[in-house]
Amino acid sequence: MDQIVIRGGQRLKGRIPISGAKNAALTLLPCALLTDEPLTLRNLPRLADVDGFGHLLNQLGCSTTIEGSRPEDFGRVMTARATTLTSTVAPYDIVRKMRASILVLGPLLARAGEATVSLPGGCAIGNRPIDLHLKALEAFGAEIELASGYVKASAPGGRLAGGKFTFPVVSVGATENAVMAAVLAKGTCVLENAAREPEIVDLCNCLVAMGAQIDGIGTETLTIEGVDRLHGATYRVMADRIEAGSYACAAVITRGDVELVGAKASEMEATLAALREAGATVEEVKGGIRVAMSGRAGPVTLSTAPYPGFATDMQAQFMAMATLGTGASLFTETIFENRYMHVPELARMGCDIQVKGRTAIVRGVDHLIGAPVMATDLRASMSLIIAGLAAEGETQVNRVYHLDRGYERLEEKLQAVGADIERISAG
Ligand SMILES: CC(=O)N[C@H]1[C@@H](OP(=O)(O)OP(=O)(O)OC[C@H]2O[C@@H](n3ccc(=O)[nH]c3=O)[C@H](O)[C@@H]2O)O[C@H](CO)[C@@H](O)[C@@H]1O
Ligand SMILES: C=C(OP(=O)(O)O)C(=O)O
Repeated sequence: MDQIVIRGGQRLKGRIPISGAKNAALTLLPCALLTDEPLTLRNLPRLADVDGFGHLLNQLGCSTTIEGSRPEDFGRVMTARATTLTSTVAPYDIVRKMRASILVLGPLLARAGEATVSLPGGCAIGNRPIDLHLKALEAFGAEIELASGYVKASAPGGRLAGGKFTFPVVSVGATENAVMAAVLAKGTCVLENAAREPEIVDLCNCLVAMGAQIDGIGTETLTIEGVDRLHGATYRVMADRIEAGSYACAAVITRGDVELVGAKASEMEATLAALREAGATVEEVKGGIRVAMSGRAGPVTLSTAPYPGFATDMQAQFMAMATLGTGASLFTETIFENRYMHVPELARMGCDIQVKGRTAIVRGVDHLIGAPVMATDLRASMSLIIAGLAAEGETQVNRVYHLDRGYERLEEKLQAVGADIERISAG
């Protein structure tokens, strides 16, 4: 299995191109199921999860073609076309590898009036139930059965009637599924306490470009007036605010100076505020964001929350950054019950972190020492890369497939700004 090897201590300096957002791509791809016309997505990141989603679409009868992509380019253009659906079943083998596969449930139900999707199960960061996805669809008129590990959903008469659902807790995925189901409903669908993440705004904007009628985009109340059909569209995937934030943490821990090319400050205010709290210089520049740091990071107090709060997907990276900071930083993880899996691995590099339930106290140390490490999820893996970039000696990060789910050509991007990092292929 591939390994990433880092010899720490290089200051990052230069421009880092930010790719299309994984979490936007994974909700824009299933939109192709909603129409018999082609949906072309530009700036689609080259990631294992995006490839996996392409395979799932193919399984359902939706063709996918990549156009005009050169190996040296970041991002791709993909056209997905579901002229006729050949299946409405998302099997266990695919869903278990990629939780976001659950996002075909809403579109299949809307287009075909039925869908059978394997339950995704839990993962390293928590239980991650899908009860809210199902309750929202039921509120819109779906009939749902659970059997043999599968969700079987149908719309009486072939089309959802419409209705209203108030989320008891904010869920990104459930909001996405519900919106995609609602756009072809017979009546009006209202979602209250909906997630407001920029990726949901991206989803809604793409659906509107396809002919959907959605009011309240970017707010916690979404009103969707169902239409009879959607048409094709060409849509550019937004920049990855989590990737950008991750490289910002890498710049701070190495006392570097980087420009995150393509990142949008308005979509990552909480991350930028946290960087400033740590003492970084953060400024919007033409076409991106500059992040620079001259000394050790100061302590931060961060609590994860739904957007516009501080993203849970940034928690591990800030924690890595704080390990070499001054003073004590306090983290509270409120979204996922098991998202401190990076702590024991960071401890192997010499960090001082104490976890108590949902909180973690990080006491900054003077230096970290490279070590062989591995993580069980994507952002935890990135936190080890960040720590490795500043550690003395060599860090070998194993289980690289987690990083390949969410960071497009990570080692190339970091090499280009001065990091001593390489991928050792298992062959
Ligand atoms: C592909 C994608 O976009 N993934 C993101 C998405 O995951 P995902 O959509 O799975 O996360 P949710 O926003 O749904 O989860 C938020 C919380 O709600 C709970 N919950 C969720 C659904 C449900 O039916 N019942 C329920 O109880 C979850 O267990 C969790 O505690 O948002 C998360 C929170 O910002 C991010 O960490 C993930 O990177
Ligand atoms: C948790 C994440 O992704 P997923 O929901 O795809 O597991 C993430 O992007 O950090």
